[in-house]
Amino acid sequence: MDSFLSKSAVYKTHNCAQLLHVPAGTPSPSPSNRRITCLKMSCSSVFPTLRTVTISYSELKDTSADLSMKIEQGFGPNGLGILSVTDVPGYSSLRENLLHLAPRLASLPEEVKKDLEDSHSRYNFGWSHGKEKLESGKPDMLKGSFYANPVLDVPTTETYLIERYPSYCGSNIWPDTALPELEVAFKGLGKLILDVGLMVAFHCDHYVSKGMKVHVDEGLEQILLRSQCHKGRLLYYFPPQKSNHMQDGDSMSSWCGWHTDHGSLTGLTCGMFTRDGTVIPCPDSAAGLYIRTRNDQIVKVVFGEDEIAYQIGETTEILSRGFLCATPHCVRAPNGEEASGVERSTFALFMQPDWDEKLNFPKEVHMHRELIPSNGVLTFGEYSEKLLDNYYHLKA
Ligand SMILES: O=C(O)CCC(=O)C(=O)O
Ligand SMILES: [Fe+2]
Repeated sequence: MDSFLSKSAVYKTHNCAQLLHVPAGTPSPSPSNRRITCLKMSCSSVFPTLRTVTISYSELKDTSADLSMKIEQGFGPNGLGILSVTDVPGYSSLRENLLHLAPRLASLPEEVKKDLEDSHSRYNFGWSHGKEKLESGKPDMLKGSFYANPVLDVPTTETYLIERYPSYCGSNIWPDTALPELEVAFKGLGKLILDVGLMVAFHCDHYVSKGMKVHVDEGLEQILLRSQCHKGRLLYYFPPQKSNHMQDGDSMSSWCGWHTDHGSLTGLTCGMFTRDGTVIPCPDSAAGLYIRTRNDQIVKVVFGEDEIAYQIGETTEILSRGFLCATPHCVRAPNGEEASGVERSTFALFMQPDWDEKLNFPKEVHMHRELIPSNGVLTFGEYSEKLLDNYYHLKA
C-alpha cells in the first residue's frame, strides 16, 4: 500500500514544472516497472495547464469495460483527483439553460433573495451570499450560491432529523415567482450529473476492489445510490473588484479559496464566463480552476464545455483507504483591465452518503482527525455538521 501511494515524479523544463503521470490500472505494489508518460499540457501562465483524463459516455455505460487505468490516472494517488466524461446525451443544453440563470438569480432584488435564505440550515438550502468565511476569516462576498437537493424537495418530515442534520434534512426553497424556470433547470442538470456520477462510482469500485476488500454494500456506488442527501450548488462569481483582489489570501484563490470537497464525489460543469449576462470568452487564460497535486505542485485544470468533470471528496479518500484521492482546488478570478465586469457561473453536484450512513473511519486518518471519536464511527450527517462548524458560525 505504501508504494502504491508513492508520489508522482515532477521535473522542470523551460521554467515549467512538468507533471509526469504514472499509469497503471491495477494497484501495484511495485512502482519501478511502471511506464512513465507525460500528460499533454501547455504553459500559458506561470502554472502549467493540464487537461483532465477523459472517459466517453459509451465507455462508462459499459459495465464490462475495465476502466481501472483511467480511474487510476484521474483519481489514484498519482492523479489530479479529477476526470471528465465526454458525449453525455442531453448534457450541453441542460448546462447552458441552468448556468444562464445564475446571473439572473444574483441580480434579483435583495429582498427577493432574502426570502430565499435559510439560516436554520446554515444557508445550505436556497440563496447564500456572504455567509461563508474565507481563509482570512472574513465573509466571502465574491460568490453567491443557490443550494438545493435535485432529487427530493422534502427529504424527510421528521422534526428530530431536521433539527439534527439541518443542512441535509431541510426542504428546498425555489423562487417560484421571481425565477420559475430555475427549479426545472436545476433538477434536470442535477439528476443527469447524478446518473452519470453513479456510473463513474461503479468503475471506481471496480478499481478499488483490485486493491482492497470492498463489501458489496459499502462501495461508492451503493453508498450514493441509497443516499437521499445529494446537494446541488449553482454558483455565481461576482465580477472581481480591484479593491478586494489581493487582500483575501493570494491571487490564486481570488474567487474561491483552497479547499477539498468533503463528500464522496463532486460533479462539476465547466464555468461559463459572461459580462452583463452575455457569454464571452474569458479574457484572462489564467482564470479558472486550479488544483494542488499530491506533491504540492499547483496546476490549472481544463476540460471541455461539453464534459462533466468529477472530483473525489474527502469521505471517499477516507473510505477507500487512499486508493481514490481527494484533491485541493480553488478558483482564480481574471486579472487586468479586460477583466472588468467578468462574471463566472457554474454548477457543482455534491454526491454524498446519506445522513445516517455509518462511516467506519480507518485507524489512521490524516484529515480532520480531531472530529473522529475513539471508536472510529460517525454518521455522515454528524461528520458534516462538525465540519460546517469550521466554515460557518457555530450553532447557538
Ligand atoms: O467554481 C468551480 O469551478 C468550483 C466550485 C467548487 O469547488 C465548489 O463549489 O466546491
Ligand atoms: Fe469544491
